Amino acid sequence: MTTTTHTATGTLLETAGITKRFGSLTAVDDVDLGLGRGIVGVLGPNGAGKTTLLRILATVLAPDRGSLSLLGLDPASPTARTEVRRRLGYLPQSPRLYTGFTPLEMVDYVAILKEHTDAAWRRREAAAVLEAVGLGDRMHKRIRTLSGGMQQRVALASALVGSPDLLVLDEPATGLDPEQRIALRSVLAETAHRGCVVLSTHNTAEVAALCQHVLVMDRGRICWSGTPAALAGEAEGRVWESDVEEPTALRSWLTGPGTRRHVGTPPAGASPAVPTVDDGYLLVTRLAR
Ligand SMILES: Nc1ncnc2c1ncn2[C@@H]1O[C@H](COP(=O)(O)OP(=O)(O)OP(=O)(O)O)[C@@H](O)[C@H]1O
Repeated sequence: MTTTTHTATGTLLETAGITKRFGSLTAVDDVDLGLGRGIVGVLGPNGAGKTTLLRILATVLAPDRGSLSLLGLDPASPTARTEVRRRLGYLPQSPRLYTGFTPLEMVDYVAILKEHTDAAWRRREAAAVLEAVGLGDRMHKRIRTLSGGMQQRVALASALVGSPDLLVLDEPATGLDPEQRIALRSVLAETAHRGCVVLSTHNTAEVAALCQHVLVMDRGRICWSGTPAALAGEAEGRVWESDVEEPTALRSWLTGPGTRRHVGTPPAGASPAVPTVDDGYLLVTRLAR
């Protein structure tokens, strides 16, 4: 399946047939993407290949096969890779922070790695991204004294430094409280005005709130691609609730005391429920198997 989200504004990220194996396991299998400005969410079950795909897009891991173009450059070439990394922000799944540093020192250090040589600019930029993630009043504390959610925001600020044109975020909302999750939406929307944001998440509500486009991965492949509304629409007429188990359901789950929700082929007389992104996701991942 080829996934294209770009409009006249052009493609910022393109992959053709990228594949990554670990021994006999194919973690990413023949993925074709063409992404432009906006926020793309990657959903998929545990082990689907989301992190591996994002690591490839962040130039941390090279694919075994296929080609990759990031911001019009080929990261297989060392010179182009350096240029891409300057313009790319990456939040790994388990960020490693120097906990003896302050947030300001940490973000400044990431800016140095991106070869920003103007120290005064770096300091202003680090302070600005820390303000943007709500850590303006903590930027001089040692990271080890901050809560888990705050440390996650330091990592997020490190990804945002230098106004990247390509932002790759592995489960960015992990550990954030509801207020910070909402604040994250504004920060990402700002990047998405000028560039491409690719994020992985297990939270379908987040996808509906944040993303213009969704990719569903399963066993290394993109098994579905479209808007959040279209993903919910997949379950139109195929989701219903009852008090009993339903043999025609592909998936059923308890939603409250004695109430079950089902996706699949409703039995005669069942009244369809309003579908959600969750329903569509459960249906397409089930159908992909
Ligand atoms: N470095 C590695 N060495 C060997 N196998 C790996 C490695 N990294 C990932 N895998 C395997 O590749 C597959 C895809 O893993 P990946 O972490 O990309 O999935 P994921 O969709 O991000 O999962 P999760 O939702 O649990 O984070 C899994 O079977 C995993 O065990």
